[in-house]
Amino acid sequence: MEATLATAQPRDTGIDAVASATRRLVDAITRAGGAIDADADRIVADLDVLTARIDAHAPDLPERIATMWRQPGPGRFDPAGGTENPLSPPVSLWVEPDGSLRGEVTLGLAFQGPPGHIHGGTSAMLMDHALGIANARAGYAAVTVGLDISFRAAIPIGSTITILARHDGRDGRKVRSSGELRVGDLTCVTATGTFVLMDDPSTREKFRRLPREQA
Ligand SMILES: CCCCCCCCCCCCCC(=O)SCCNC(=O)CCNC(=O)[C@H](O)C(C)(C)COP(=O)(O)OP(=O)(O)OC[C@H]1O[C@@H](n2cnc3c(N)ncnc32)[C@H](O)[C@@H]1OP(=O)(O)O
Repeated sequence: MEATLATAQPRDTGIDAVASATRRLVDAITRAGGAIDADADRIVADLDVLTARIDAHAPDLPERIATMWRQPGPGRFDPAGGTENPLSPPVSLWVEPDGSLRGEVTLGLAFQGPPGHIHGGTSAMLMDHALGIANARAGYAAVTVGLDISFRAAIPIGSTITILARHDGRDGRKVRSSGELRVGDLTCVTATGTFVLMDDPSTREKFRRLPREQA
C-alpha cells in the first residue's frame, strides 16, 4: 500500500522550485561566510535585481494570506515543511499504519545553534509543527498553547533526523500530542504539546484578523 503524505506534496516547478533554489542560496551563503566579502557589492546588486523582479508579482498582505488559506490540502507555506516557503527546511511527514507521523530531514549550517549542532529553536519548531499536523490528521485543527520540550542530546548538522509525532487525545477544547526527534537509535528531543481547538467562531475570527485590524 502506498504511504500517505500528511504534508504538502513537493513540486519541482514554479514557486516550489524558486523556494528550493533560495534554500540552496542560503546554504551557500552560510557555508561561504566572510569569504564572499570582496564580492559582496556585486552579489547584493544581483540579488536586489531578483528581489525586485519577484516583488513586482506580490499582492498586498491580506490578499496574499487569504490566497494561502484558500489552497486545498496541507499548508504549502508554513515555516516547517512548507514547500513554497524558502525559510522552511524540506520536511515531509508520512502517515504510519497506526496513524502517527514519521518524516526525515537533514539540516545545514543555517540552522546551527551550539558548534556543529542544530539550534534548539529549530528543533522546537519542528516538534510544534509535527504535533500540530498529528492533531490535524486526527481531525482536530488546533493552535498550540503549551509546548513542553526536552533536549536530551545535541543533533549534529548534516545528520538524518527522524521526526515522530502522534495525537494523544482530546479533553474538551484541548487536544494533546507528543513526539520525538531521533538520530539513528538516539532520542535527541522529546516534546508534548497542548493545543486549543479552532472549532469555535471567536477563536477562528481571532486568527483571521491581522494585527493592524485588531488595534
Ligand atoms: C486555522 C486552522 C489552524 C490549524 C491548522 C492545523 C495544521 C497546522 C499545524 C500548525 C501547527 C503550528 C501551531 C502553531 O504555531 S499555533 C501558533 C502559536 N499559538 C498561538 O498563537 C496561540 C495563542 N493563544 C491564543 O490565542 C489563546 O490562548 C487561544 C485563542 C488559543 C485560547 O484562548 P481562549 O481565551 O479562547 O481560551 P482559554 O484561555 O480559556 O484557554 C482554553 C483552554 O486552554 C487552556 N490553556 C491555555 N493556555 C494553556 C497552556 N499554556 N498550557 C495548558 N493549557 C492551557 C486553558 O486553561 C483552557 O483550558 P480549560 O480551562 O478549558 O480546561
